Amino acid sequence: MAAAAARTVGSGVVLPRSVTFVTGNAKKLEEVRAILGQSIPFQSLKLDLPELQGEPEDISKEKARIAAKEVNGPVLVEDTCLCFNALKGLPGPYIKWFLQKIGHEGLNNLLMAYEDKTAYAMCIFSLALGPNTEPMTFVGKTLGRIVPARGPNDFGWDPIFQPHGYDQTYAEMPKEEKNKISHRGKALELVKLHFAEARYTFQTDSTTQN
Ligand SMILES: O=c1[nH]cnc2c1ncn2[C@@H]1O[C@H](COP(=O)(O)OP(=O)(O)O)[C@@H](O)[C@H]1O
Ligand SMILES: [Mg+2]
Repeated sequence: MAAAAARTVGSGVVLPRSVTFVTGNAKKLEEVRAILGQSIPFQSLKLDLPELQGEPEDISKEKARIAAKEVNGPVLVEDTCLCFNALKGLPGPYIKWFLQKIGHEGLNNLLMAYEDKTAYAMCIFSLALGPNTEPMTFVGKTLGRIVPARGPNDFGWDPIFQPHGYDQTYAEMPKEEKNKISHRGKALELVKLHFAEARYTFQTDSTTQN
């Protein structure tokens, strides 16, 4: 079996292969591809990891640990939360189920009793360099408010999230514009920065891959 662990050689960390971005969500993958471009070598793997409970950062880290074991190599995972300030951060990591069960209208209705419609979208990427290494996390947040749905309905809660300073919902914005200011875009900027600083190299020599 190929070496799964990251090694340190000289001043740099050598990863046994390129990073696997694990997600079961095609729309996320599309955005990650568009945002990362050629900056970080990665491949994707469609794997639905268990939906865990708890604090967002812990959920993301645990996902990375599980994924790194499954893949037996370096992985990147992400978890997205939509947090309503009036509800002290809920639905947060549980937004997927809320969206599935009550839809855009139901999510708006949740805030009916409150004047405060502000919310933030949060993306937490976790990078695990191998199965037994502590994952690192990278958080991106975009502030906005929850509005009645506007725009194409092709990605999650995009139609009901209007970022601060914009007249359009995420769904109404051109993709490139969303990616520039989005929770995912911001988190990935930090991931890119980390890769630039860490200067990982990737082991491609088959003779040393066992
Ligand atoms: O940028 C976004 N815009 C709108 N909806 C999103 C965005 N990112 C994630 N979502 C949705 O929010 C929920 C987040 O849940 P989670 O991060 O567990 O997704 P996943 O399990 O599909 O990968 C899902 O319903 C997902 O489709
Ligand atoms: Mg999920």
